[in-house]
Amino acid sequence: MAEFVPVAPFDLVIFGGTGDLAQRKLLPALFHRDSDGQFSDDSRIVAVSRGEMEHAAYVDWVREALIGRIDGEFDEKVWSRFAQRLHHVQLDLADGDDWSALAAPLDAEGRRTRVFYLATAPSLFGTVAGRLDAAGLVDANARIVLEKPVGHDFDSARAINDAVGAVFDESQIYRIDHYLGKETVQNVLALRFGNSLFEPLWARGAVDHVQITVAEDIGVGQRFDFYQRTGALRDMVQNHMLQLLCMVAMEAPASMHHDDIRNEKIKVMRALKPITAEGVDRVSVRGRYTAGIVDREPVAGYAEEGGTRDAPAEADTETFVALKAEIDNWRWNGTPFYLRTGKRMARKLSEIVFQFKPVPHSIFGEQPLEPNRLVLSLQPEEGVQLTLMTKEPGPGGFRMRSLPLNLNFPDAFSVTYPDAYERLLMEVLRGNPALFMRRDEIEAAWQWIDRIIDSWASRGVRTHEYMAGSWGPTDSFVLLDRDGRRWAQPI
Ligand SMILES: NC(=O)C1=CN([C@@H]2O[C@H](COP(=O)(O)OP(=O)(O)OC[C@H]3O[C@@H](n4cnc5c(N)ncnc54)[C@H](OP(=O)(O)O)[C@@H]3O)[C@@H](O)[C@H]2O)C=CC1
Ligand SMILES: O=C1O[C@H](COP(=O)(O)O)[C@@H](O)[C@H](O)[C@H]1O
Repeated sequence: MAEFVPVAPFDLVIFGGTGDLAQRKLLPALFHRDSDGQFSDDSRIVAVSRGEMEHAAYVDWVREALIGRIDGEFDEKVWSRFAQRLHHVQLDLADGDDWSALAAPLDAEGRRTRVFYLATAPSLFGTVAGRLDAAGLVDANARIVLEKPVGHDFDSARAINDAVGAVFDESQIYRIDHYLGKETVQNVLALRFGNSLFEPLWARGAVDHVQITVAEDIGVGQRFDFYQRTGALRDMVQNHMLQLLCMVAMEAPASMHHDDIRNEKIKVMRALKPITAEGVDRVSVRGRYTAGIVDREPVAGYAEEGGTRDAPAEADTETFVALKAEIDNWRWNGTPFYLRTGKRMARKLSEIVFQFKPVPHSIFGEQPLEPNRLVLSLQPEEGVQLTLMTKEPGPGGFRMRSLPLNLNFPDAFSVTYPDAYERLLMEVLRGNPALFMRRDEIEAAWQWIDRIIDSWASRGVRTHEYMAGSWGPTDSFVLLDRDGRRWAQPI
């Protein structure tokens, strides 16, 4: 039975508290934690946005946002407690507005933990930190949460980190990557370092290669303008996929202390072989979806989704990317990590596949033997699967079959899994930054990504079309085929 430990009283200020993220993720996450009794009566949630909103109108808006988004029945008793916490403050963060209205709902005596959650455009991060400081709202116990993306490239990320770092100590800064809040990602630590079985095999000697796939069935939809400026490499690889790669490739941290884990992750990031213009064609593939069928429904292509909106000049934005990443260190030298992510793919699927090497010699004659495979499934199902060669039961010959050993988390544990945002918000309120990215991680990731973007530009690497509902462009299969390998998921 899960135990829900309450957090200390807090004031949580959400800049962008009327936005899509607040509506779909943050407010439902907070409501769930409140319903499990983790918040004190005097804890508050303060939303900031430019729109004029009476208190009652904001409360109604939140209620609408929650109904239908929270798990189970809408509990009116929890709602009346939650509604008491809500405040709305009208401020234009980009303007020189008077910030005194923001101080009003906050505890002036320092009894409550103060958290500033920046669910706004990253271009506002530095300004907001500076204004908070000028308004005297930052003390040693305050924390600031930065939503992704932190910047658009290395230079902008560094400028944001400098501006926020001028006001907040690094220990007070929580840079979110919601993948680090996912149950299976946490379980990578448990699997690797809570069992003696895997660690000796977790290296180039036994592992042929690793595949990390984050496939989505949704398109860019309403976020076309954002995507047009961003693309899949910046949106998904710079953060989520590199974090997954670090979690599975890092050395054993000395403890679960946040800096022990982050110190190991940054070593992986720094050991990533740069993808240069010279080899970019052979180790990367960009794709863009065209119209197709997803989940038996016809869907539009990326270009049609943009409609008549003004598109920036660099219109060849990728909605899919596949990469061959190499880690130049003792453990992984010669063992490639193939990364692939895309929108409008055949189905939603995130998994990490460890493909082990074949046996050195078969005693079973002509019978094909499939090398072992360890699959860490992130979504939609969460679990771990290990395929083993076994003998088919029965008389009359010795027939070999590959069978999976399955650990399916929902079957094994009878608890509801909190959404990643629930876990991450609670970690911020508890003051544990282990599941958040440190400044050096973000900057090292951008350096590696910028190099790829520069290489694409200098070699004029264009996107390849793939049909919505497929597993990506043909070239992404060629990427592995060239190395005599194939993706774990079918074409
Ligand atoms: N939506 C998502 O699923 C995810 C979003 N993110 C990131 O989170 C951030 C917010 O995203 P999202 O919620 O989708 O964006 P939205 O455009 O839906 O919401 C933006 C919010 O910020 C407020 N806002 C914008 N400009 C100002 C300003 N100058 N002063 C005060 N408030 C302002 C808006 O209110 P108003 O217009 O009334 O001022 C609104 O509340 C983005 O950086 C995005 O990349 C990250 C991961 C996932
Ligand atoms: O950060 C982002 O993540 C989502 C995918 O998150 P998931 O938890 O549903 O896997 C992605 O759709 C979005 O483009 C990106 O900004």
